[in-house]
Amino acid sequence: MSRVIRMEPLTAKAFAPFGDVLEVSGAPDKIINQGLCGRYHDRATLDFADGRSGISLFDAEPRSLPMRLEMVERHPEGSQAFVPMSQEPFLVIVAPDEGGVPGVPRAFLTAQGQGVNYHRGTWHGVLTPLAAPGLFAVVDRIGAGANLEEHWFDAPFEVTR
Ligand SMILES: NC(=O)N[C@@H](O)C(=O)O
Ligand code: NI
Repeated sequence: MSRVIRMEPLTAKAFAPFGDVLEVSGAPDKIINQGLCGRYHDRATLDFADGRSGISLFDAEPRSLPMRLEMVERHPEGSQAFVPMSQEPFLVIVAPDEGGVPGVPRAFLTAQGQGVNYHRGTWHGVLTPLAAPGLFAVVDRIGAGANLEEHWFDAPFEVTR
């Protein structure tokens, strides 16, 4: 099996098994604020067990390509959304669950302004900006107990354009 993962453009359709894509696409669901704002309403499903939702800010170091992928993680107790606070594209890595362990990962490159919301329990790579500033608002579960499961691959993958 090839250990090379080529990036794909992020689309809502391709990402649907893993989560929601946050983007201003098509006509807004509502026009608000005296006609001066389009509201793209309720575009991601938040899902938290035994806790509450919170908003945190992440300031992450940019990575360079090709990138060595050694690990993915998942949050069994909650979804996790990453909303970029810059217009820089970032790398989104996900993997299907195959009996409790991740299958072959997929790598998506966001377009400017796209964010993602990982569904609860989705295997994903950690936040991976590709250019500074790596500033993101993160909506995820705030609560007690472990909400992080890591899987370290037997051999690394190489993520490339
Ligand atoms: N650990 C943490 O807060 N961040 C990760 O979950 C991540 O997906 O980056
Ligand atoms: Ni995470």
